[in-house]
Amino acid sequence: MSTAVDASVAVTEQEDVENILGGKKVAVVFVLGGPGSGKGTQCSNIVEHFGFTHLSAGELLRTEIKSGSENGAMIENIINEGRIVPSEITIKLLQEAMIKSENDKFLIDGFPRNEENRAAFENIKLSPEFVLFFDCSEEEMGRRLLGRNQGRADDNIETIRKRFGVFVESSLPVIQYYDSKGMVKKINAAKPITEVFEDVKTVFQPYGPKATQMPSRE
Ligand SMILES: Nc1ncnc2c1ncn2[C@@H]1O[C@H](COP(=O)(O)OP(=O)(O)O)[C@@H](O)[C@H]1O
Ligand SMILES: Nc1ccn([C@@H]2O[C@H](COP(=O)(O)OP(=O)(O)O)[C@@H](O)[C@H]2O)c(=O)n1
Ligand SMILES: [Mg+2]
Repeated sequence: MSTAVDASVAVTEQEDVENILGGKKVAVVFVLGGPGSGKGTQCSNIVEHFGFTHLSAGELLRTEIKSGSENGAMIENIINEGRIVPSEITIKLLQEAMIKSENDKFLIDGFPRNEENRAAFENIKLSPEFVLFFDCSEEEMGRRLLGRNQGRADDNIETIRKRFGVFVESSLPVIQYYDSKGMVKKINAAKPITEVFEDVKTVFQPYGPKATQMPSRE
């Protein structure tokens, strides 16, 4: 879909941002966009060029299923229905991964996907530097998902429709919320991979591998 951003969403300031986790200062970029918009693909490129660590919320959840965790069956059911896993599970996996990492710059891909996800992130006193939003039509995203071939149980037409519905209903409002705070960098994701990355590079240039700290938002 073409996603006009609604600026009427109420803005509240997060007052207690520390951006400290496991004793280290961290910088986080949220990478958002509909299913199949190219989040994972572009994150790999960003990692290679700009020294971030890529954390895909969906990938962490899929690993949790495979690990035989007590929540595995529940997570699997939710993913297969295209719904969103309770935030306490996802935020815990993200937190653990950031603490375990030696890096301090993270791309968080596919999170927050709803208001509950967003609140969970605020509750651990973190705030993203900015939000990278891949904008793409449903038609193109659907084509990509059906051709993805990664053996994912949720890449079937029925679940894809549900995931699109959840994206419009629950995830877009989160993107609109950050946009109303001036934090969204929107990328036209309908173009070929290399062209999309050219635009992504422009956004990340100030955060190059040589930079030891993220420049401030101002
Ligand atoms: N710009 C693009 N043009 C065409 N195909 C793409 C593009 N970006 C990604 N793809 C392909 O589309 C599929 C979904 O991409 P992926 O990065 O997994 O998206 P997401 O993580 O947003 O679901 C993959 O098969 C990928 O190779
Ligand atoms: N924050 C998140 C991220 C993913 N998920 C689940 O994991 C599924 C796959 O997420 P993903 O990010 O790997 O999917 P893509 O957008 O990459 O296609 C989602 O459809 C949700 O069911 C979630 O519940 N909460
Ligand atoms: Mg992905």
